Amino acid sequence: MRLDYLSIFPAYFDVLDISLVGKAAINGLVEIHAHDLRDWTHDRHRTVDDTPCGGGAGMVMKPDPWGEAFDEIIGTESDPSVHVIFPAPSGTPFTQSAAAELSSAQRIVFCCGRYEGIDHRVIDYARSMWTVHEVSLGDYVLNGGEVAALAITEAVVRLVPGFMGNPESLAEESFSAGQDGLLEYPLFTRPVSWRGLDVPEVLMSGHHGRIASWRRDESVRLTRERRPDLTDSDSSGIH
Ligand SMILES: N#Cc1c(-c2ccc3ccn(Cc4ccc(CN5CCCC5)cc4)c3c2)n[nH]c1N
Repeated sequence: MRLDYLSIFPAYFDVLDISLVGKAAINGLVEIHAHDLRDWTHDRHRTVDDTPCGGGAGMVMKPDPWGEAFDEIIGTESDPSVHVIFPAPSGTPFTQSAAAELSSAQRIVFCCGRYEGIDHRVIDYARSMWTVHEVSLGDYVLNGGEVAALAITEAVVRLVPGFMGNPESLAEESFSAGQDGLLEYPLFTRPVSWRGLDVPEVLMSGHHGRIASWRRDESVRLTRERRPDLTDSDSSGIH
């Protein structure tokens, strides 16, 4: 899998070198390429933004640098196997199932906007050429797309076959299909007693049936408390 990042702050993606994703890069599982969008500007100030047509606050990212960067990084041929991701506050909420779908992609290009966003014609052009995803991390405001690109990268790459030492652990995670759409149960390890707080006795009983039942009950309790929206989904197993 090749991952490209287009941003006016490409140094954001240096962190990928120290993370597990960096290890995957060393193992040849993924290729990471970060690009400075200003490399495709031609004026002295390396301008990437301009005032919004129709008025309004802030600045909008000009289409020209994006188009020239696309030509060089992706090419000028249409190819639906190339996935181009635009993080945006107006995007579709990014989910574990979206991460799973993207984990089989051979090429992902992250377009990290800043200011108030990117001229919409850039997205329209990309849609005419490649498979485009306009996604949002959640209902809160970030200053640009880089943090979202990092989060999506981690969510996707950890699902790439060969990345996780023990792929079985993926099945027990929150939001994974194997977890019935429930939140993960609370986790404990040694010492059994810590600052007057003890590991629940059932977990020390060695009785696997009771342990499984306790864990399920805790997942149901937590999901009902924190994510009632998940309790109505068909996959949740609780209604
Ligand atoms: N993923 C994700 C994101 C982002 C995100 C992603 C990409 C960019 C590019 C620029 N910004 C800054 C920004 C912030 C607020 C607005 C809204 N407008 C302001 C005045 C009228 C509406 C527009 C842009 C971005 C923010 N924020 N939150 C998420 N979950």
